[in-house]
Amino acid sequence: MVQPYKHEPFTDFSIEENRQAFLKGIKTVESYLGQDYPLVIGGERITTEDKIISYNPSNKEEVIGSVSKASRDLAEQAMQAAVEAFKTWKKVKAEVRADVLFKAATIIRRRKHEFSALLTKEAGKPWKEADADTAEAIDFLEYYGRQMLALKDGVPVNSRPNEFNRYNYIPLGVGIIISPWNFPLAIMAGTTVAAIVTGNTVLLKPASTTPIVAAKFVEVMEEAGLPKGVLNFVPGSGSEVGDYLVDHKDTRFISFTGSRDVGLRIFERSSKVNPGQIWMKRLIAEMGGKDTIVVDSEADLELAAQSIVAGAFGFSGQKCSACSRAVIVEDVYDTVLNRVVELTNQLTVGDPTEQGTFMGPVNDNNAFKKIMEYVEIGKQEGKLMTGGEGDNSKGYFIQPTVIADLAPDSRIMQEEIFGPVVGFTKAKDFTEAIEIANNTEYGLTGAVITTNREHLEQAREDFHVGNLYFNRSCTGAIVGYQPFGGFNMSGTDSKAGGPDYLLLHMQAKTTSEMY
Ligand SMILES: NC(=O)c1ccc[n+]([C@@H]2O[C@H](COP(=O)([O-])OP(=O)(O)OC[C@H]3O[C@@H](n4cnc5c(N)ncnc54)[C@H](O)[C@@H]3O)[C@@H](O)[C@H]2O)c1
Ligand SMILES: N[C@@H](CCC=O)C(=O)O
Repeated sequence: MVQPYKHEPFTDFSIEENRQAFLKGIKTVESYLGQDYPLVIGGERITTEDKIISYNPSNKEEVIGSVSKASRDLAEQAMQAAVEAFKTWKKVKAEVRADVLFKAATIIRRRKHEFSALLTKEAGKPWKEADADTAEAIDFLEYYGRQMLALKDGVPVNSRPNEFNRYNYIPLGVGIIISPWNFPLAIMAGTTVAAIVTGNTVLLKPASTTPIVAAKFVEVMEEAGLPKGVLNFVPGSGSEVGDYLVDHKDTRFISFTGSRDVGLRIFERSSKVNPGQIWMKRLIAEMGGKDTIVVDSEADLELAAQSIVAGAFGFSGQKCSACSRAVIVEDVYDTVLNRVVELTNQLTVGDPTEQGTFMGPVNDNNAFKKIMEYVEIGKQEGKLMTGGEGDNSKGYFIQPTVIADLAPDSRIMQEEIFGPVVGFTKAKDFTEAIEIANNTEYGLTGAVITTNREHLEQAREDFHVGNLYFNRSCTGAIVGYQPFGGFNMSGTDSKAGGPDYLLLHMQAKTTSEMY
């Protein structure tokens, strides 16, 4: 009997034993830095000359490891392995598939601090953020395993005399999993196992800056007993391997998490029916955000400032859910802004392997350059209150940056920056604040800080985001508690970690028998 789902608790690092366990995790990771990882196709390990090298974003001299890089020929080989494995995996009982996930959760839990330490090294995540990423990966495994058990017999439908009707869910086929670097364990693992537990086989193409944690995850799934060919590991270039697999006639569905632009490209390409293709591809696309915290005049202003700082600068603002806009009712604008600046000035920026570091580096030099360009735009469009400096001499560090007095339609208030930059805009009242919050093309997360019940109810109806939070920050959804996904250009609102998510990976079949 499987116990009810509960989310994996976060680690309390003020406890010495936990602190030592994390330090041991760092030592374990350091013992295997620089190793080379193969592609995995039909269970076979394939090493190529062409490599993707993964560097530590805090110290660009440090190589985390390298992975072999799939060419189109190897991607084709992986596709055929997945097509073949689907013939048997789709018939494996749901209980057995779920057990693989439960076992993988146990293995990752056992090696929790090693995985978190790897995220610290490869993705630049501070301890707390890395711990949350690993916990979320465990949650996805535990939650989707249980969801599959709940769905395995379908849903009851009515029958008439002499008739027996059944309504069941069956898998789709081969899925392409394309994951981002910012939750390189949780989102990569969650999207992969949701597809697998529902009876599909997959090709996993991880983000190119964080392939090592994905390679380690593939090893875990093998150790947990996943048969050959169900999960094929094909790191490669988005434009080469990504396009090839998205276009492929045998691709049945694509589960993409990443930027708006790449998501739209996949949306367009996947809608084209290619020669030999006998279905319309299904697309799950979770894309970017431009997320707002609204602060009302009747509000706990300390809570407001703390929520803005946590949402804007946690993991250097590199979350699709990050608070990149603060819209404040004018009576309290100066108070909230000044307190946010004070709190921001207390944050520590540096090497995330140090326990006390609040903010580590940004992802790579491209991210560094893009964010610094936005800082310059911000200086033109508004008033730089604090931060604005970057240093990419050793790693890619940017100071947490607050830009005030922005027009609601300024670029800083409209475009996803994906870095530690938050823009402030003033609203004349709460209704105008919600209008401003809604005036982007995205609709992912948002938060409202108010003590006014009517305003909360107004926001519940009018604030058009997939994940809306009251009197807290707008990041940190928990699997099974706050299903996650957004509206408009934030994607297909798939609600990862929610009760409907697995259904996106299946198709319903009705059978009606007369007797
Ligand atoms: N909504 C969500 O749940 C969610 C979660 C995390 C990140 N994000 C978004 O992801 C973005 C950051 O991640 P990123 O920089 O890795 O995004 P990205 O779009 O640059 O890359 C995402 C993935 O797509 C691949 N890719 C690139 N070109 C491709 C192509 N032509 N065909 C197929 N695959 C291709 C990349 O290699 C990577 O694996 C942000 O916009 C963020 O908001 C959204
Ligand atoms: N699910 C995460 C965000 C994922 C995107 O980057 C959160 O809720 O903060």
